[in-house]
Amino acid sequence: MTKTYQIALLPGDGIGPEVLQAGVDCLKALKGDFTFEFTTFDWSSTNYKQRGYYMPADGIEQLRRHDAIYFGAVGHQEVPDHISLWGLILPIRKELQQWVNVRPVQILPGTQSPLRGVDKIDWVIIRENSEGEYAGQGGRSHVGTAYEVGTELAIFTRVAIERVMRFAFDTARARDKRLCMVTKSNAQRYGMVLWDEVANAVAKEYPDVKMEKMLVDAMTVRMVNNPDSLSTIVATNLHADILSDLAAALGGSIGIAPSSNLNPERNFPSMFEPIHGSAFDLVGKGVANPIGAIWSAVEMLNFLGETTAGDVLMRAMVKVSADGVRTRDLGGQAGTKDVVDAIVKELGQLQSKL
Ligand SMILES: NC(=O)c1ccc[n+]([C@@H]2O[C@H](COP(=O)([O-])OP(=O)(O)OC[C@H]3O[C@@H](n4cnc5c(N)ncnc54)[C@H](O)[C@@H]3O)[C@@H](O)[C@H]2O)c1
Ligand SMILES: O=C(O)C[C@@H](O)C(=O)O
Ligand SMILES: [K+]
Ligand SMILES: [Mn+2]
Repeated sequence: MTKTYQIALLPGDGIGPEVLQAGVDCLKALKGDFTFEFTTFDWSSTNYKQRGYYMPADGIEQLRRHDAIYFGAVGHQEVPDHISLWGLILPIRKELQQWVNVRPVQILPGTQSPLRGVDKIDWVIIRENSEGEYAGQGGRSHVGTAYEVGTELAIFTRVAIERVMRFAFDTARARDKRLCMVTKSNAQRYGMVLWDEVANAVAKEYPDVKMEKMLVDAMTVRMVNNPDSLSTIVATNLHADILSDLAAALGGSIGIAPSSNLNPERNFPSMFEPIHGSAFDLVGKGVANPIGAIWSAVEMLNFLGETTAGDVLMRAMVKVSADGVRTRDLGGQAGTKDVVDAIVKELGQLQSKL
């Protein structure tokens, strides 16, 4: 029986709509025993400026009815970044219990890392996605006075650390059984120490996985100097946010990196998006790299259980990259649409052989 997936599209701002369209074009070119019903939500910063809100009051309820959410980017030069982030992406991640964010990075065939002599990177960064530095607690007092105070409270709970550690160990176990746990428990002596303790306790359940600990500052050095010594990486919300941009750049470009905001229990839809933002400098030029968004669509297919389709789309994407169809950020000349057209053409060929 043909399965129909309800996909919520949130193009958002900047290059978000351009790269999301690229991904949708690829999804529409897939053949299989499934169809997609796409519903677009116009919850952008432009509309926020007119309406005064990003999501309507029942926005989360509307999203809940879908099998997955496919997201572009949020952020606008005329809206403070904390308003846009906390108006759209962060409430979705939190309210839909998308407590882990999976961010793979690889050097694609036909592309180059900026690292001299490095031709292989194969990392999966597991980002805690519900709390930590993004807990959203804090405040301001004595606003506008010389005595003004701002607090930003990081919160670490045993429940959230334990589940993300188990997820990371399971991921490492399914790969090459190497897990690097990133921390800052030298300077931060409460939450980060709890983070380490829970990691060590969970490690006991996975004797076959080799876990090592890295302080986040030294981790940046190791990622640059010895990338092959790393495989699966687990880090806090903020640390993993920063490390994943670095990782993507080392893999060739911020424009290639995908992410999956997962609710592993599947009580709520998960959300798939490139890790990059609105890229104000590229908007409307047709040059944004669509690979991060398309790879996110691959991750979405795989999470929905359509792994044959996910595999075919990944193969088409990799082939086009190997063939040298590259956007400017990867040193090429191709536009967004050139990459999509090449992938759609490749999909046609791959699927005719199935
Ligand atoms: N999840 C999200 O939606 C998300 C993620 C990151 C940033 N943001 C928001 O986006 C806005 C801009 O943020 P920023 O400038 O720090 O980061 P950014 O990722 O938008 O851009 C950083 C740099 O990377 C380049 N880049 C990004 N995506 C690219 C692509 N697909 N192809 C080629 N080059 C690409 C940009 O041109 C820019 O030079 C801010 O409002 C920020 O809050 C949102
Ligand atoms: O989570 C964030 O900080 C927003 C953005 O930088 C991201 O990586 O999605
Ligand atoms: K994004
Ligand atoms: Mn980020």
